[in-house]
Amino acid sequence: MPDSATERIPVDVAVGVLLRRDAQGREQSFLLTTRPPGKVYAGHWEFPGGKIEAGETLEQALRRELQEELGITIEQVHPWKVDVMDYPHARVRLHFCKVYDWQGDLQMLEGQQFAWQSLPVQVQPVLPGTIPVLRWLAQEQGFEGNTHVE
Ligand SMILES: Nc1nc2c([nH]c(=O)n2[C@H]2C[C@H](O)[C@@H](COP(=O)(O)OP(=O)(O)OP(=O)(O)O)O2)c(=O)[nH]1
Repeated sequence: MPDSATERIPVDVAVGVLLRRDAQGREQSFLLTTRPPGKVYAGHWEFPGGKIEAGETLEQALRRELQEELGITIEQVHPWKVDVMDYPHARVRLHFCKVYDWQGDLQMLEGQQFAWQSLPVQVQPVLPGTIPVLRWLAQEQGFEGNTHVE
């Protein structure tokens, strides 16, 4: 029998790590949103984004998703980390991009909740695919201890 966890073709997903910086340019907080009702892991906290559609670049997909979900027009996209996650529902390849600048006010166009967070993250539950991102941010910031409340 094939090992479905390793042989499933991953779905590519564009994910935005929207960051607010302080006056010295240090990353201060990042945006988490909940997965909307009706989707797998509804109510879990994640970084906004979604699947890359056929013919789209990573950057185009991220621009479209953040426009659709948050009503903002993002400026520069900084590809940052790539991670593969195996869920029962799908195998996903997550392309995490940092975004520092955008135009427009945040609107939760899919009925999500949102929270600007810093480490340790206080909202819960976080999506499993979010946890490695919190670890990378912790490494960059020299943050030690639990990255989120469980
Ligand atoms: N947006 C997002 N998705 C994540 C993160 N971490 C993680 O494992 N995922 C997974 C959950 C989903 O299986 C997949 C994203 O797919 P999705 O269903 O949210 O994408 P979509 O908006 O294009 O959905 P749809 O139109 O097909 O309903 O990636 C994350 O931080 N953000």
